[in-house]
Order: sequence, then C-alpha cells, then structure tokens
Amino acid sequence: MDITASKASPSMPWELPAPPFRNKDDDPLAAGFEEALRVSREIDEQLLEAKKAMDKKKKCVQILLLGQAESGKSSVLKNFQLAFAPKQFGADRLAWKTIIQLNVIGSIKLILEVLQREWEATDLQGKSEPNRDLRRIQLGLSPLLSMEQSITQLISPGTHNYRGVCVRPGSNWKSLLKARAEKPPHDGSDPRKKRRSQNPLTKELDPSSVLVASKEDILILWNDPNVRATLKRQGLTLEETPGFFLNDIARIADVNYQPTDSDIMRARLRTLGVEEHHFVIEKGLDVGSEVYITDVGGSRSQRPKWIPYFEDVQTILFLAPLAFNQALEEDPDINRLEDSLMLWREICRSKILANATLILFFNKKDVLQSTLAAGVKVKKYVPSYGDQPNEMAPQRKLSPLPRPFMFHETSAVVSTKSNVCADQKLTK
Ligand SMILES: Nc1nc2c(ncn2[C@@H]2O[C@H](COP(=O)(O)OP(=O)(O)OP(=O)(O)O)[C@@H](O)[C@H]2O)c(=O)[nH]1
Ligand SMILES: [Mg+2]
Repeated sequence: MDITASKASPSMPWELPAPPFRNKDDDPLAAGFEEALRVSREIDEQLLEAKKAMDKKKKCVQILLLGQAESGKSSVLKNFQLAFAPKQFGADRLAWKTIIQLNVIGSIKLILEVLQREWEATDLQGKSEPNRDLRRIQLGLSPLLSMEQSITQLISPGTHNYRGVCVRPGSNWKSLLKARAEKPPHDGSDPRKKRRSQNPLTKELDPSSVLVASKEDILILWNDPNVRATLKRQGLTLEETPGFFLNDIARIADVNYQPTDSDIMRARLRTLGVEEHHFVIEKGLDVGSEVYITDVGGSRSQRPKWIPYFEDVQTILFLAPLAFNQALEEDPDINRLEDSLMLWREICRSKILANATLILFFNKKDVLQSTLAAGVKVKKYVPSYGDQPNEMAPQRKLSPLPRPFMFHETSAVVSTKSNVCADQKLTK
C-alpha cells in the first residue's frame, strides 16, 4: 500500500483547496452560509439588547417579595401599584372585577359542597328531608359553578388541583379578561378587532348577568340560619377565607358594579411560579423611575422555584402574616407563624442572599388585633412561644454579613397610616 501517495492527495474537506467564489443565487451552499451569518448577527444583537436591559435594570430599584402563601405578597404589589402607578392600577380594574366575581362563586361553591356532604350524611342516616328551598337554590346556582370552571380553565389552564383562582407567570390573564369586555367588530375589516373577537373569553363567559339574576338566591343561601349552623358544625369560618365577599353580595351582584380599590386589595388570586412586574412611577418624588418587583408563589411546593431569582437580588421584602392561630393550607399540621419563622431564618442565613437588604413586614396586623381582641392566646397555638423574650433576632444572629434591616407592621388590605406604601422616597 502506497502511504505517501495517500498522504499527498488530500481527502479531508479542510485539506481541499478553497472553492472558487460562489454566487448565492445559484449555489445553495453560499446561500446557507449567508443565512447562518444573518442568524449569528441577529443572536449577537439580541444578546447585546439583553445585556443593555440587564444593565439598565441593575440601576433600577429591584425588590423580591418572599413569604408563605396568603402572607400578602401580591397584595403588597397591588398596594405599591395603587400608590405609585395609579393609572396602571386603574386600567386593570375590569380584570379584577372578574377575579372578585370568581371569588364570590368560590365561596358559594364551598357552601354548596358543605351542604351536599351534610345532605348525603343525612340521607344515609335516613333522617328528615333536606330543605327543598336550598335544593332549588343549589340547582339554580349550578350555571355559575360551571362558568367559574370554564373561566379558570381559560386564564389558568391545568390548575384544577388548586382551590380558587390561580395565575401562572406569563398567563396574560389581565389582557384576556379585559379584551373580553371590548366590543365585537361591526364589519370584520379591522384585523386587530378580528383578533379580539377570537378571544376565547367571550361575553357568554361573563358571570355579571348570571350573578345579578342569582342575587336573591345567594342572599337567601348566605343568610340562612341552617346554612350558617352547618358551616359552623363543619368548622368552616368562611369570613376568614381569602377572597371572601359574600357580605358585599348586594353591591357586587349589581348591574353597575365597579370594584373599589379596597375590593381589589381583598381579591384573592393565588400566584404560581415567579413573575416579574415592571412599573414606571407616575407620581411623587421618584416620578419616571422604574421599579422591578418579583412576586412568587408562597406555598411549600412553589418555594424551590424561588432559588434562580436569588442571585444579585438587592432587596428582599419578606411578608410574615400575624395569623398565629392558623395552619398552612397545604399542610394543616403546620402553624403559619412557625412556618414563617422557619422560612425567615432560612432567608437570613442564606449565603447567596448575604448582600441583600432585608425588609420584614409583619402583615395582617388587623387580623392579629381582632384575634387578640377575641381572647385567643398565642401560647395555645405556638407552644414554642412559651416564655421566651419577644425579640426579632434571627436576622442579626444568622446573617453571614452585617446588613441593613427594617421592619414594619402592616395591613395590606386596610388603609391606615402604617400601611405598606407610605409615600417615601424609593432609594436604591
Ligand atoms: N385581613 C387582611 N387580609 C389580607 C392582608 N394582606 C393580604 N390579605 C388577604 O389575604 C389573601 C392572600 O393575599 P395574597 O396577597 O394573595 O397572598 P400571597 O402571599 O400573594 O399568596 P400566594 O400567591 O399564594 O403566595 C388575599 O385575599 C388578601 O386580600 C392584611 O393585611 N389583612
Ligand atoms: Mg400571590
């Protein structure tokens, strides 16, 4: 075998002489090369844009909201928006109206489930006939329940395992709900209007008219002494559940209902995953400043999703609800206060968060006040409270580095002077 000959004649592509100049019109290889160059330039530009956006963001105020589920993170976000970007807040009013209506339907659903359980138990025991009026109301309200299911499936598909309405990052729920209220096209010639008309949340899925028509039945259901007694027997204090609006049903089930700021604050929309919100301050000392607030889902299954957002975080706003006699929804064996304390300790001792400023909001101050006024003792629900001195030391004891720390007592739904968005200058 002639090894020298094979060495001399190049057989690998990189050993071949450079091809003559090719015209891209008749040479697919040259055309492919040009396309690859174009894509590469496009990627470079995108990377440059992303870097610019990141540099710009670094100069803005950035806040990461943390805390257990129902601690009030999203409510603080709404408060912030109301105080500093009221136009943007007002523009979302229509979308919040549907969430409030879904909250109302959620409470009705809970009552009907409890009644159904009770009726089934009574049937089994062969006891007296269930209340016919309530049976009729149950049937009459069923269209509302199926409407709730359809709307939640559209704005947050695949969340049927969760009670109530949920929102996933990038779900665009506000635009979806607002678009529904826009008028359908009159002539079909405007493509933008055509797109709107294809929105799946059509008028048929607007609970407003069904709620108005069902107002009397809802009032009868909620004010029925037997219903109240049944709820009590089953240990359900509906008034304490998030998104409770049944005491306002006469106002909400009205044709002209427009949610007030306070209604929007009280509306419950569970956060799933992590979502970043961008605001441009509309008034006050920082007008024109940009703020990024990252909101997270707080239930135990959601917490691993927080970690990628810990890097480079400037400020952590931790919400600790002062609900010492309540348990976590996802684990009824865990006291909310104990869980908050455990989570706060973890945040304080985390090395990756060592440079972040910590702000602690003791939220739901109103709930604490009414619980204490009712004579409920902390010791009974949080045995570890015992006779320890009442000090807020974990951030001092556990922080890897010394750092700024602030705390406030807040109520994210009650408008008071100590409310979460005092008109202060935002400092980076
Ligand atoms: N009474 C009272 N209710 C509050 C307060 N803050 C929030 N809420 C209510 O508590 C419920 C839960 O608040 P959210 O802001 O949705 O809680 P979250 O921390 O975002 O919860 P996840 O999204 O599940 O992590 C809502 O119905 C709020 O209206 C408060 O200070 N007092
Ligand atoms: Mg939330």
